[in-house]
Amino acid sequence: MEAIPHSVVVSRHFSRNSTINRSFSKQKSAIKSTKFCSSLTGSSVSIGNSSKNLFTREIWGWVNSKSSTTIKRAERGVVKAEMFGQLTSGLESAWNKLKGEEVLTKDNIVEPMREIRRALLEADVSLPVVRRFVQAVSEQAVGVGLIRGVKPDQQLVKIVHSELVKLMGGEVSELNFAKSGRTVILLAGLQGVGKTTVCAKLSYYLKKQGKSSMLVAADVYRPAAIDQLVILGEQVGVPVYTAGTEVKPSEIARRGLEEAKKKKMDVVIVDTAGRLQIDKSMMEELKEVKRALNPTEVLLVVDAMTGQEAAALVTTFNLEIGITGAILTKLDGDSRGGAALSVREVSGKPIKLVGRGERMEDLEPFYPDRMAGRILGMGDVLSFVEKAQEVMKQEDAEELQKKIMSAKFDFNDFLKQTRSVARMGSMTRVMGMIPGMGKVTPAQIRDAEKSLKIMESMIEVMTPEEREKPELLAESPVLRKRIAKDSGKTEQQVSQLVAQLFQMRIRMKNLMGIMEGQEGSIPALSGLEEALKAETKAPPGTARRKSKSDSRKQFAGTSDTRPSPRGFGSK
Ligand SMILES: Nc1nc2c(ncn2[C@@H]2O[C@H](COP(=O)(O)OP(=O)(O)OP(=O)(O)O)[C@@H](O)[C@H]2O)c(=O)[nH]1
Repeated sequence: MEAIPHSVVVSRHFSRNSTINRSFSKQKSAIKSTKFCSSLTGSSVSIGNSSKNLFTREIWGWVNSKSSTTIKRAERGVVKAEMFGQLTSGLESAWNKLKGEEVLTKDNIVEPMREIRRALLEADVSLPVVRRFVQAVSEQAVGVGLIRGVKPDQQLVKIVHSELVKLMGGEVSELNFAKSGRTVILLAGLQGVGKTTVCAKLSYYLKKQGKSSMLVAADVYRPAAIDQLVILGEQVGVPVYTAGTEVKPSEIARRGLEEAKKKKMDVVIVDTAGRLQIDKSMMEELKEVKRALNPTEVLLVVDAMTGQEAAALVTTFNLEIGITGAILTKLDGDSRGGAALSVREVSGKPIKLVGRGERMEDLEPFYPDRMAGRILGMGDVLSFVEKAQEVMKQEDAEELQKKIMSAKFDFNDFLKQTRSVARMGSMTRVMGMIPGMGKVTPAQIRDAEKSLKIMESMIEVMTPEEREKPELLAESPVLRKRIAKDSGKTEQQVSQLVAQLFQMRIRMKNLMGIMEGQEGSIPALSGLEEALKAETKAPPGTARRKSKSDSRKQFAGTSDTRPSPRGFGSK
Protein backbone atom coordinates (compact mmCIF):
# COMPACT_ATOMS: atom_id res chain seq x y z
CA MET A 1 0.00 0.00 0.00
CA GLU A 2 1.21 3.45 -0.76
CA ALA A 3 2.52 5.39 2.20
CA ILE A 4 0.92 8.73 2.96
CA PRO A 5 3.56 11.16 4.18
CA HIS A 6 2.77 12.84 7.43
CA SER A 7 4.37 16.16 6.83
CA VAL A 8 2.89 18.32 9.52
CA VAL A 9 2.44 21.43 7.52
CA VAL A 10 2.66 24.12 10.08
CA SER A 11 1.61 26.59 7.53
CA ARG A 12 2.12 30.15 8.51
CA HIS A 13 -0.77 32.33 7.61
CA PHE A 14 0.02 34.26 4.50
CA SER A 15 0.86 37.80 5.17
CA ARG A 16 -2.50 39.51 4.95
CA ASN A 17 -1.67 42.88 6.31
CA SER A 18 -4.11 44.50 3.97
CA THR A 19 -6.91 42.27 5.20
CA ILE A 20 -6.06 43.03 8.81
CA ASN A 21 -6.05 46.71 8.04
CA ARG A 22 -9.27 46.49 6.11
CA SER A 23 -11.05 44.61 8.82
CA PHE A 24 -9.52 46.62 11.59
CA SER A 25 -12.04 49.35 11.94
CA LYS A 26 -14.71 46.68 12.12
CA GLN A 27 -12.64 44.86 14.70
CA LYS A 28 -12.43 47.90 16.89
CA SER A 29 -16.15 48.44 16.81
CA ALA A 30 -16.71 44.74 17.39
CA ILE A 31 -14.51 44.90 20.48
CA LYS A 32 -16.31 47.97 21.70
CA SER A 33 -19.74 46.57 21.11
CA THR A 34 -18.97 43.22 22.71
CA LYS A 35 -19.47 44.85 26.09
CA PHE A 36 -23.10 45.30 25.32
CA CYS A 37 -23.90 43.36 22.22
CA SER A 38 -23.57 39.74 23.24
CA SER A 39 -27.30 39.72 23.35
CA LEU A 40 -27.34 36.18 22.10
CA THR A 41 -25.38 35.12 25.13
CA GLY A 42 -27.61 37.05 27.39
CA SER A 43 -30.87 36.00 25.88
CA SER A 44 -30.14 32.33 25.60
CA VAL A 45 -29.82 31.81 29.33
CA SER A 46 -32.26 32.48 32.09
CA ILE A 47 -32.25 35.71 34.02
CA GLY A 48 -30.66 33.84 36.93
CA ASN A 49 -27.57 33.64 34.84
CA SER A 50 -27.77 37.12 33.47
CA SER A 51 -25.44 38.49 36.09
CA LYS A 52 -22.81 36.05 34.96
CA ASN A 53 -23.22 37.13 31.38
CA LEU A 54 -23.14 40.74 32.34
CA PHE A 55 -19.98 40.14 34.22
CA THR A 56 -18.42 38.26 31.38
CA ARG A 57 -19.25 41.05 28.98
CA GLU A 58 -17.89 43.59 31.38
CA ILE A 59 -14.70 41.66 31.97
CA TRP A 60 -14.04 41.37 28.27
CA GLY A 61 -14.87 44.99 27.80
CA TRP A 62 -12.45 45.92 30.51
CA VAL A 63 -9.76 43.61 29.29
CA ASN A 64 -10.07 44.94 25.80
CA SER A 65 -9.87 48.50 26.88
CA LYS A 66 -6.43 47.54 28.18
CA SER A 67 -5.33 46.09 24.88
CA SER A 68 -4.92 49.32 23.02
CA THR A 69 -1.21 48.79 22.46
CA THR A 70 -1.85 45.61 20.59
CA ILE A 71 -4.70 47.20 18.73
CA LYS A 72 -2.22 49.77 17.44
CA ARG A 73 0.06 46.96 16.41
CA ALA A 74 -2.82 45.28 14.64
CA GLU A 75 -3.53 48.54 12.86
CA ARG A 76 -0.05 48.47 11.51
CA GLY A 77 -0.64 44.88 10.38
CA VAL A 78 2.01 43.51 12.74
CA VAL A 79 -0.07 40.79 14.37
CA LYS A 80 -1.44 37.66 12.82
CA ALA A 81 -5.13 36.80 12.48
CA GLU A 82 -6.53 34.20 14.91
CA MET A 83 -7.64 30.64 14.22
CA PHE A 84 -9.56 30.35 10.95
CA GLY A 85 -9.09 34.12 10.70
CA GLN A 86 -7.78 33.88 7.18
CA LEU A 87 -10.77 31.88 6.03
CA THR A 88 -13.14 34.21 7.84
CA SER A 89 -11.69 37.31 6.22
CA GLY A 90 -11.54 35.58 2.83
CA LEU A 91 -15.26 34.89 3.06
CA GLU A 92 -15.87 38.39 4.28
CA SER A 93 -14.42 39.79 1.10
CA ALA A 94 -16.93 37.65 -0.78
CA TRP A 95 -19.84 39.36 1.00
CA ASN A 96 -18.22 42.73 0.45
CA LYS A 97 -18.36 42.22 -3.30
CA LEU A 98 -22.16 42.35 -3.02
CA LYS A 99 -22.39 45.69 -1.28
CA GLY A 100 -24.83 47.95 -3.10
CA GLU A 101 -26.50 45.10 -4.98
CA GLU A 102 -30.27 44.71 -4.80
CA VAL A 103 -30.62 41.05 -5.58
CA LEU A 104 -28.42 38.01 -6.17
CA THR A 105 -28.00 37.29 -9.86
CA LYS A 106 -26.02 34.91 -12.01
CA ASP A 107 -23.69 37.78 -12.90
CA ASN A 108 -23.14 39.47 -9.59
CA ILE A 109 -22.32 36.25 -7.73
CA VAL A 110 -19.41 35.43 -10.01
CA GLU A 111 -16.92 37.57 -8.08
CA PRO A 112 -18.11 36.56 -4.60
CA MET A 113 -18.03 32.88 -5.59
CA ARG A 114 -14.48 33.33 -6.82
CA GLU A 115 -13.57 34.78 -3.42
CA ILE A 116 -15.26 31.89 -1.62
CA ARG A 117 -13.42 29.39 -3.75
CA ARG A 118 -10.12 31.11 -3.10
CA ALA A 119 -10.76 31.36 0.64
CA LEU A 120 -11.56 27.65 0.88
CA LEU A 121 -8.53 26.60 -1.14
CA GLU A 122 -6.29 28.82 0.96
CA ALA A 123 -7.79 27.15 4.01
CA ASP A 124 -6.55 23.85 2.59
CA VAL A 125 -9.93 22.36 1.82
CA SER A 126 -9.60 19.64 -0.81
CA LEU A 127 -10.32 20.72 -4.38
CA PRO A 128 -13.22 18.35 -5.14
CA VAL A 129 -14.89 19.49 -1.90
CA VAL A 130 -14.41 23.14 -2.86
CA ARG A 131 -15.88 22.52 -6.30
CA ARG A 132 -18.97 20.81 -4.94
CA PHE A 133 -19.39 23.46 -2.30
CA VAL A 134 -19.13 26.38 -4.70
CA GLN A 135 -21.57 24.76 -7.08
CA ALA A 136 -24.13 24.09 -4.36
CA VAL A 137 -23.88 27.66 -3.06
CA SER A 138 -24.09 29.22 -6.55
CA GLU A 139 -27.18 27.23 -7.47
CA GLN A 140 -29.00 28.28 -4.35
CA ALA A 141 -27.83 31.88 -4.53
CA VAL A 142 -29.23 32.43 -8.01
CA GLY A 143 -32.54 30.84 -7.19
CA VAL A 144 -33.11 32.70 -3.97
CA GLY A 145 -34.62 35.85 -5.48
CA LEU A 146 -35.49 39.03 -3.62
CA ILE A 147 -36.42 38.78 0.04
CA ARG A 148 -37.77 41.97 1.55
CA GLY A 149 -35.52 43.41 4.21
CA VAL A 150 -32.69 40.96 3.56
CA LYS A 151 -29.67 42.21 1.68
CA PRO A 152 -28.04 39.98 -0.93
CA ASP A 153 -24.82 39.72 1.07
CA GLN A 154 -26.81 38.53 4.08
CA GLN A 155 -28.57 36.00 1.90
CA LEU A 156 -25.24 34.69 0.70
CA VAL A 157 -23.93 34.40 4.26
CA LYS A 158 -26.99 32.40 5.17
CA ILE A 159 -26.57 30.03 2.22
CA VAL A 160 -22.86 29.59 2.91
CA HIS A 161 -23.60 28.92 6.58
CA SER A 162 -26.07 26.16 5.86
CA GLU A 163 -23.79 24.61 3.22
CA LEU A 164 -20.87 24.68 5.65
CA VAL A 165 -23.00 22.92 8.26
CA LYS A 166 -23.98 20.29 5.68
CA LEU A 167 -20.38 19.88 4.60
CA MET A 168 -19.34 19.09 8.15
CA GLY A 169 -22.05 16.49 8.61
CA GLY A 170 -25.04 18.55 9.71
CA GLU A 171 -25.83 17.07 13.07
CA VAL A 172 -23.44 16.55 15.95
CA SER A 173 -22.25 12.95 15.93
CA GLU A 174 -22.41 11.63 19.48
CA LEU A 175 -20.14 8.97 20.92
CA ASN A 176 -21.77 5.55 20.89
CA PHE A 177 -21.98 3.56 24.10
CA ALA A 178 -22.45 -0.21 24.37
CA LYS A 179 -26.06 -1.17 25.06
CA SER A 180 -24.82 -3.67 27.63
CA GLY A 181 -21.41 -4.35 29.12
CA ARG A 182 -18.40 -2.15 28.68
CA THR A 183 -17.99 0.48 26.02
CA VAL A 184 -14.60 0.06 24.38
CA ILE A 185 -12.98 2.97 22.58
CA LEU A 186 -9.92 2.24 20.47
CA LEU A 187 -7.81 5.24 19.54
CA ALA A 188 -5.50 5.21 16.55
CA GLY A 189 -3.45 7.84 14.78
CA LEU A 190 -0.06 8.87 13.53
CA GLN A 191 2.77 9.96 15.80
CA GLY A 192 2.42 13.18 17.72
CA VAL A 193 -1.16 13.94 16.76
CA GLY A 194 -2.23 13.95 20.39
CA LYS A 195 -3.52 10.39 20.90
CA THR A 196 -2.17 9.89 24.39
CA THR A 197 -3.40 13.29 25.48
CA VAL A 198 -6.81 12.55 23.94
CA CYS A 199 -7.05 9.29 25.94
CA ALA A 200 -6.81 11.23 29.18
CA LYS A 201 -8.98 14.10 27.95
CA LEU A 202 -11.64 11.63 26.88
CA SER A 203 -11.66 9.88 30.25
CA TYR A 204 -12.03 13.29 31.90
CA TYR A 205 -14.82 14.20 29.50
CA LEU A 206 -16.63 10.94 30.36
CA LYS A 207 -16.03 11.46 34.05
CA LYS A 208 -17.88 14.77 33.83
CA GLN A 209 -20.80 12.80 32.37
CA GLY A 210 -20.71 10.41 35.33
CA LYS A 211 -19.03 7.53 33.47
CA SER A 212 -16.08 5.67 34.93
CA SER A 213 -13.27 4.69 32.60
CA MET A 214 -9.94 2.93 32.48
CA LEU A 215 -7.06 3.75 30.20
CA VAL A 216 -5.01 0.98 28.60
CA ALA A 217 -1.44 1.70 27.51
CA ALA A 218 -0.91 -0.36 24.36
CA ASP A 219 1.73 1.89 22.78
CA VAL A 220 4.70 -0.44 23.26
CA TYR A 221 7.06 1.36 20.90
CA ARG A 222 7.41 4.59 22.79
CA PRO A 223 8.04 3.72 26.49
CA ALA A 224 7.54 7.38 27.36
CA ALA A 225 3.97 7.11 26.05
CA ILE A 226 3.18 4.63 28.85
CA ASP A 227 4.62 6.95 31.50
CA GLN A 228 2.81 9.88 29.90
CA LEU A 229 -0.49 8.01 30.07
CA VAL A 230 0.09 7.02 33.72
CA ILE A 231 0.83 10.65 34.66
CA LEU A 232 -2.18 11.97 32.76
CA GLY A 233 -4.37 9.24 34.28
CA GLU A 234 -3.29 10.35 37.74
CA GLN A 235 -3.99 13.93 36.79
CA VAL A 236 -7.59 13.19 35.87
CA GLY A 237 -8.09 10.53 38.56
CA VAL A 238 -8.58 7.58 36.22
CA PRO A 239 -6.86 4.15 36.51
CA VAL A 240 -4.35 3.16 33.84
CA TYR A 241 -3.61 -0.43 32.88
CA THR A 242 0.00 -1.02 31.81
CA ALA A 243 1.89 -4.20 30.96
CA GLY A 244 5.24 -2.78 29.88
CA THR A 245 6.65 -2.95 26.36
CA GLU A 246 7.35 -6.67 26.05
CA VAL A 247 3.77 -7.82 25.61
CA LYS A 248 1.96 -7.64 22.26
CA PRO A 249 -0.45 -4.66 21.98
CA SER A 250 -3.43 -6.97 21.27
CA GLU A 251 -2.61 -8.96 24.42
CA ILE A 252 -2.28 -5.78 26.50
CA ALA A 253 -5.63 -4.64 25.14
CA ARG A 254 -7.26 -7.98 26.03
CA ARG A 255 -5.83 -7.97 29.56
CA GLY A 256 -6.75 -4.34 30.04
CA LEU A 257 -10.32 -5.13 29.09
CA GLU A 258 -10.40 -8.00 31.63
CA GLU A 259 -9.09 -5.68 34.32
CA ALA A 260 -11.72 -3.07 33.47
CA LYS A 261 -14.43 -5.75 33.72
CA LYS A 262 -13.18 -6.71 37.18
CA LYS A 263 -13.22 -3.09 38.23
CA LYS A 264 -16.69 -2.62 36.71
CA MET A 265 -15.60 0.32 34.63
CA ASP A 266 -18.12 1.78 32.19
CA VAL A 267 -15.64 2.59 29.46
CA VAL A 268 -12.22 1.29 28.38
CA ILE A 269 -10.03 3.61 26.31
CA VAL A 270 -7.09 2.01 24.52
CA ASP A 271 -4.07 4.04 23.45
CA THR A 272 -2.14 2.56 20.53
CA ALA A 273 1.21 3.30 18.96
CA GLY A 274 1.58 5.93 16.28
CA ARG A 275 3.96 5.86 13.33
CA LEU A 276 5.51 8.63 11.32
CA GLN A 277 3.45 7.47 8.40
CA ILE A 278 0.99 4.74 7.61
CA ASP A 279 2.70 1.39 7.15
CA LYS A 280 1.61 -2.20 6.79
CA SER A 281 2.77 -3.38 10.20
CA MET A 282 0.88 -0.57 11.92
CA MET A 283 -2.33 -1.50 10.14
CA GLU A 284 -1.87 -5.21 10.89
CA GLU A 285 -1.27 -4.47 14.54
CA LEU A 286 -4.34 -2.26 14.75
CA LYS A 287 -6.47 -4.91 13.08
CA GLU A 288 -5.26 -7.43 15.66
CA VAL A 289 -6.03 -5.08 18.55
CA LYS A 290 -9.45 -4.39 17.07
CA ARG A 291 -10.17 -8.14 16.82
CA ALA A 292 -9.11 -8.63 20.44
CA LEU A 293 -11.36 -5.82 21.69
CA ASN A 294 -14.43 -5.76 19.47
CA PRO A 295 -14.61 -2.01 20.19
CA THR A 296 -17.73 0.11 20.25
CA GLU A 297 -15.85 3.05 18.75
CA VAL A 298 -12.65 3.12 16.69
CA LEU A 299 -11.61 6.74 16.51
CA LEU A 300 -8.79 8.11 14.44
CA VAL A 301 -7.04 11.04 16.04
CA VAL A 302 -5.95 13.58 13.43
CA ASP A 303 -4.12 16.87 13.71
CA ALA A 304 -6.15 19.83 12.43
CA MET A 305 -2.99 21.50 11.24
CA THR A 306 -2.48 18.86 8.55
CA GLY A 307 -5.44 20.26 6.63
CA GLN A 308 -6.92 18.11 3.90
CA GLU A 309 -4.30 15.44 4.60
CA ALA A 310 -6.29 14.66 7.74
CA ALA A 311 -9.24 13.78 5.53
CA ALA A 312 -7.06 11.48 3.41
CA LEU A 313 -5.84 9.73 6.56
CA VAL A 314 -9.37 9.17 7.83
CA THR A 315 -10.29 7.66 4.45
CA THR A 316 -7.28 5.32 4.44
CA PHE A 317 -7.72 4.17 8.03
CA ASN A 318 -11.38 3.54 7.39
CA LEU A 319 -10.67 1.44 4.32
CA GLU A 320 -7.91 -0.49 6.09
CA ILE A 321 -9.28 -1.15 9.55
CA GLY A 322 -12.79 0.30 9.61
CA ILE A 323 -13.25 3.27 11.90
CA THR A 324 -16.33 4.91 13.38
CA GLY A 325 -15.16 8.51 13.38
CA ALA A 326 -12.38 11.00 13.97
CA ILE A 327 -11.13 13.25 16.71
CA LEU A 328 -9.63 16.49 15.45
CA THR A 329 -6.90 17.87 17.70
CA LYS A 330 -5.05 21.17 17.87
CA LEU A 331 -7.93 23.25 16.59
CA ASP A 332 -6.60 25.97 18.83
CA GLY A 333 -3.41 26.09 16.79
CA ASP A 334 -2.51 27.56 13.46
CA SER A 335 -5.07 25.47 11.62
CA ARG A 336 -6.73 27.00 8.58
CA GLY A 337 -9.91 24.97 8.64
CA GLY A 338 -9.19 22.50 5.83
CA ALA A 339 -9.34 19.45 8.08
CA ALA A 340 -12.56 20.43 9.82
CA LEU A 341 -14.19 21.10 6.47
CA SER A 342 -12.87 18.13 4.50
CA VAL A 343 -12.94 15.10 6.83
CA ARG A 344 -16.64 14.26 6.62
CA GLU A 345 -17.07 15.02 2.95
CA VAL A 346 -13.95 13.14 1.83
CA SER A 347 -14.12 10.11 4.12
CA GLY A 348 -17.80 9.84 4.95
CA LYS A 349 -16.82 9.52 8.61
CA PRO A 350 -17.86 12.11 11.17
CA ILE A 351 -15.63 14.18 13.41
CA LYS A 352 -16.94 13.27 16.85
CA LEU A 353 -14.77 15.34 19.13
CA VAL A 354 -12.34 18.21 18.87
CA GLY A 355 -9.28 19.11 20.94
CA ARG A 356 -8.85 22.81 21.48
CA GLY A 357 -5.85 23.00 23.77
CA GLU A 358 -3.44 21.03 25.87
CA ARG A 359 -5.42 20.99 29.07
CA MET A 360 -7.55 18.05 30.12
CA GLU A 361 -10.80 19.97 29.77
CA ASP A 362 -9.99 21.00 26.21
CA LEU A 363 -11.99 18.31 24.48
CA GLU A 364 -15.54 18.84 23.32
CA PRO A 365 -18.10 17.51 20.86
CA PHE A 366 -17.84 18.71 17.29
CA TYR A 367 -20.86 20.85 16.46
CA PRO A 368 -20.98 21.51 12.70
CA ASP A 369 -23.34 24.48 13.10
CA ARG A 370 -21.21 26.14 15.73
CA MET A 371 -18.08 25.53 13.70
CA ALA A 372 -19.76 27.13 10.68
CA GLY A 373 -20.65 30.08 12.90
CA ARG A 374 -17.05 30.42 13.96
CA ILE A 375 -15.79 30.25 10.42
CA LEU A 376 -18.16 33.03 9.44
CA GLY A 377 -16.97 35.09 12.39
CA MET A 378 -20.27 34.78 14.19
CA GLY A 379 -18.69 33.37 17.32
CA ASP A 380 -19.38 30.07 18.98
CA VAL A 381 -22.06 31.44 21.25
CA LEU A 382 -23.53 28.18 22.42
CA SER A 383 -20.20 26.64 23.37
CA PHE A 384 -19.43 29.80 25.26
CA VAL A 385 -22.70 29.76 27.16
CA GLU A 386 -22.25 26.09 28.01
CA LYS A 387 -18.76 26.71 29.32
CA ALA A 388 -20.00 29.63 31.35
CA GLN A 389 -22.82 27.57 32.81
CA GLU A 390 -20.43 24.79 33.70
CA VAL A 391 -18.18 27.02 35.77
CA MET A 392 -20.69 29.16 37.53
CA LYS A 393 -23.18 27.70 39.91
CA GLN A 394 -26.74 29.01 39.88
CA GLU A 395 -26.51 30.19 43.51
CA ASP A 396 -23.40 32.19 42.69
CA ALA A 397 -25.23 33.81 39.80
CA GLU A 398 -28.18 34.74 41.98
CA GLU A 399 -25.99 36.08 44.75
CA LEU A 400 -24.09 38.12 42.21
CA GLN A 401 -27.31 39.43 40.73
CA LYS A 402 -28.42 40.67 44.15
CA LYS A 403 -25.11 42.38 44.68
CA ILE A 404 -25.28 44.05 41.31
CA MET A 405 -28.79 45.34 41.91
CA SER A 406 -27.76 46.87 45.20
CA ALA A 407 -24.53 48.22 43.68
CA LYS A 408 -22.48 46.17 46.12
CA PHE A 409 -20.42 44.33 43.59
CA ASP A 410 -16.99 44.41 45.21
CA PHE A 411 -13.41 43.33 44.59
CA ASN A 412 -14.11 39.85 45.97
CA ASP A 413 -16.78 39.36 43.33
CA PHE A 414 -14.53 40.88 40.74
CA LEU A 415 -11.77 38.38 41.58
CA LYS A 416 -14.11 35.41 41.88
CA GLN A 417 -15.72 36.07 38.54
CA THR A 418 -12.43 36.72 36.82
CA ARG A 419 -11.24 33.35 38.05
CA SER A 420 -14.43 31.73 36.80
CA VAL A 421 -13.70 33.16 33.41
CA ALA A 422 -10.16 31.82 33.63
CA ARG A 423 -11.57 28.39 34.51
CA MET A 424 -13.63 28.43 31.35
CA GLY A 425 -10.44 27.88 29.47
CA SER A 426 -7.68 29.98 28.17
CA MET A 427 -8.89 33.37 27.15
CA THR A 428 -7.81 32.64 23.63
CA ARG A 429 -10.54 30.10 23.32
CA VAL A 430 -13.23 31.82 25.27
CA MET A 431 -12.73 35.04 23.36
CA GLY A 432 -12.95 33.26 20.04
CA MET A 433 -16.39 32.09 21.10
CA ILE A 434 -17.80 35.52 21.76
CA PRO A 435 -19.51 37.12 18.78
CA GLY A 436 -17.50 39.99 17.42
CA MET A 437 -14.36 38.67 19.08
CA GLY A 438 -13.47 36.39 16.21
CA LYS A 439 -10.88 38.81 14.98
CA VAL A 440 -9.13 39.44 18.24
CA THR A 441 -5.55 38.49 17.67
CA PRO A 442 -3.43 36.17 19.82
CA ALA A 443 -1.22 39.11 20.78
CA GLN A 444 -4.23 41.08 21.98
CA ILE A 445 -5.30 38.12 24.03
CA ARG A 446 -1.85 37.75 25.55
CA ASP A 447 -2.02 41.43 26.52
CA ALA A 448 -5.47 40.93 27.98
CA GLU A 449 -4.30 37.96 30.02
CA LYS A 450 -1.44 40.06 31.30
CA SER A 451 -3.88 42.81 32.28
CA LEU A 452 -5.96 40.35 34.26
CA LYS A 453 -2.88 39.14 36.11
CA ILE A 454 -1.98 42.74 37.00
CA MET A 455 -5.49 43.30 38.28
CA GLU A 456 -5.37 40.13 40.36
CA SER A 457 -2.07 41.06 41.92
CA MET A 458 -3.52 44.40 43.08
CA ILE A 459 -6.65 42.82 44.54
CA GLU A 460 -4.63 40.16 46.29
CA VAL A 461 -2.80 42.71 48.46
CA MET A 462 -6.02 44.44 49.55
CA THR A 463 -7.32 43.81 53.07
CA PRO A 464 -10.69 42.02 53.33
CA GLU A 465 -12.30 45.34 54.24
CA GLU A 466 -10.81 47.12 51.26
CA ARG A 467 -12.05 44.36 48.98
CA GLU A 468 -15.55 44.62 50.36
CA LYS A 469 -15.67 48.39 50.34
CA PRO A 470 -14.06 49.79 47.23
CA GLU A 471 -15.21 53.24 48.45
CA LEU A 472 -12.38 53.13 51.00
CA LEU A 473 -9.87 53.01 48.21
CA ALA A 474 -11.75 55.51 46.14
CA GLU A 475 -11.42 58.13 48.81
CA SER A 476 -7.97 57.39 50.17
CA PRO A 477 -4.85 58.11 48.12
CA VAL A 478 -2.83 56.70 51.06
CA LEU A 479 -4.50 53.29 50.75
CA ARG A 480 -4.07 53.30 47.01
CA LYS A 481 -0.41 54.15 47.46
CA ARG A 482 0.02 51.21 49.85
CA ILE A 483 -1.63 48.81 47.41
CA ALA A 484 0.57 50.07 44.61
CA LYS A 485 3.64 49.50 46.76
CA ASP A 486 2.60 46.03 47.98
CA SER A 487 1.63 44.79 44.55
CA GLY A 488 4.56 46.37 42.78
CA LYS A 489 2.26 48.35 40.52
CA THR A 490 1.91 52.09 39.97
CA GLU A 491 -0.55 54.30 41.81
CA GLN A 492 -2.15 55.10 38.50
CA GLN A 493 -2.79 51.43 37.86
CA VAL A 494 -4.49 51.12 41.26
CA SER A 495 -6.60 54.23 40.60
CA GLN A 496 -7.62 52.81 37.24
CA LEU A 497 -8.65 49.53 38.81
CA VAL A 498 -10.82 51.26 41.41
CA ALA A 499 -12.41 53.48 38.78
CA GLN A 500 -13.01 50.41 36.65
CA LEU A 501 -14.88 48.65 39.43
CA PHE A 502 -17.22 51.60 39.81
CA GLN A 503 -17.77 51.72 36.07
CA MET A 504 -18.57 48.04 36.09
CA ARG A 505 -21.04 48.44 38.94
CA ILE A 506 -22.89 51.09 37.03
CA ARG A 507 -22.87 49.39 33.68
CA MET A 508 -23.87 46.06 35.11
CA LYS A 509 -26.66 47.60 37.09
CA ASN A 510 -27.85 49.47 34.02
CA LEU A 511 -27.73 46.38 31.89
CA MET A 512 -29.47 44.36 34.54
CA GLY A 513 -32.21 46.96 34.61
CA ILE A 514 -32.56 46.77 30.86
CA MET A 515 -32.67 42.99 30.91
CA GLU A 516 -35.36 43.04 33.56
CA GLY A 517 -37.39 45.67 31.76
CA GLN A 518 -36.42 48.51 34.04
CA GLU A 519 -34.64 50.55 31.45
CA GLY A 520 -34.08 54.08 32.58
CA SER A 521 -34.81 53.36 36.23
CA ILE A 522 -31.36 54.47 37.32
CA PRO A 523 -30.60 57.40 35.09
CA ALA A 524 -28.42 59.22 37.59
CA LEU A 525 -25.77 56.55 37.50
CA SER A 526 -24.98 56.94 33.86
CA GLY A 527 -23.63 60.43 34.49
CA LEU A 528 -21.23 59.09 37.03
CA GLU A 529 -20.06 56.54 34.55
CA GLU A 530 -19.07 59.34 32.22
CA ALA A 531 -17.33 61.15 35.06
CA LEU A 532 -15.36 58.07 35.91
CA LYS A 533 -14.47 57.55 32.30
CA ALA A 534 -13.07 61.03 32.14
CA GLU A 535 -11.16 60.29 35.28
CA THR A 536 -9.49 57.18 33.94
CA LYS A 537 -8.50 58.95 30.77
CA ALA A 538 -7.20 62.12 32.35
CA PRO A 539 -3.72 62.35 33.86
CA PRO A 540 -3.73 61.46 37.56
CA GLY A 541 -4.79 64.24 39.80
CA THR A 542 -6.68 66.33 37.26
CA ALA A 543 -9.89 64.48 36.54
CA ARG A 544 -10.32 63.46 40.13
CA ARG A 545 -10.98 67.04 41.14
CA LYS A 546 -13.09 67.68 38.10
CA SER A 547 -15.39 64.74 38.60
CA LYS A 548 -15.69 65.02 42.36
CA SER A 549 -18.83 67.06 42.62
CA ASP A 550 -20.44 65.27 39.71
CA SER A 551 -19.79 61.92 41.30
CA ARG A 552 -21.29 63.07 44.55
CA LYS A 553 -24.34 64.42 42.83
CA GLN A 554 -24.86 61.26 40.87
CA PHE A 555 -24.64 58.95 43.85
CA ALA A 556 -26.87 61.24 45.84
CA GLY A 557 -29.51 60.91 43.15
CA THR A 558 -29.75 57.13 43.29
CA SER A 559 -31.64 54.82 45.52
CA ASP A 560 -28.33 53.24 46.40
CA THR A 561 -28.22 51.53 49.76
CA ARG A 562 -25.03 53.28 50.73
CA PRO A 563 -25.68 56.19 53.06
CA SER A 564 -23.12 58.63 51.80
CA PRO A 565 -22.55 59.79 48.26
CA ARG A 566 -19.01 58.59 47.95
CA GLY A 567 -17.62 58.49 44.46
CA PHE A 568 -14.08 57.87 43.46
CA GLY A 569 -11.90 60.71 44.63
CA SER A 570 -14.43 62.28 47.00
CA LYS A 571 -13.52 62.92 50.58
N1 LIG B 1 -2.38 22.96 21.31
C1 LIG B 1 -2.77 21.68 21.40
N2 LIG B 1 -1.87 20.76 21.67
C2 LIG B 1 -2.27 19.47 21.77
C3 LIG B 1 -3.63 19.11 21.59
N3 LIG B 1 -3.71 17.77 21.75
C4 LIG B 1 -2.46 17.33 22.01
N4 LIG B 1 -1.58 18.34 22.03
C5 LIG B 1 -0.13 18.31 22.25
O1 LIG B 1 0.48 17.56 21.20
C6 LIG B 1 1.64 16.93 21.67
C7 LIG B 1 1.63 15.46 21.27
O2 LIG B 1 0.62 14.82 22.00
P1 LIG B 1 0.66 13.26 22.37
O3 LIG B 1 -0.59 12.95 23.08
O4 LIG B 1 1.94 12.88 23.02
O5 LIG B 1 0.63 12.64 20.92
P2 LIG B 1 0.60 11.10 20.50
O6 LIG B 1 -0.25 11.03 19.31
O7 LIG B 1 0.23 10.24 21.64
O8 LIG B 1 2.09 10.83 20.12
P3 LIG B 1 2.81 9.40 19.92
O9 LIG B 1 2.66 8.67 21.20
O10 LIG B 1 4.22 9.80 19.63
O11 LIG B 1 2.15 8.74 18.79
C8 LIG B 1 1.68 17.13 23.17
O12 LIG B 1 2.56 18.17 23.45
C9 LIG B 1 0.25 17.56 23.50
O13 LIG B 1 0.19 18.38 24.63
C10 LIG B 1 -4.58 20.16 21.29
O14 LIG B 1 -5.80 19.96 21.10
N5 LIG B 1 -4.09 21.43 21.22
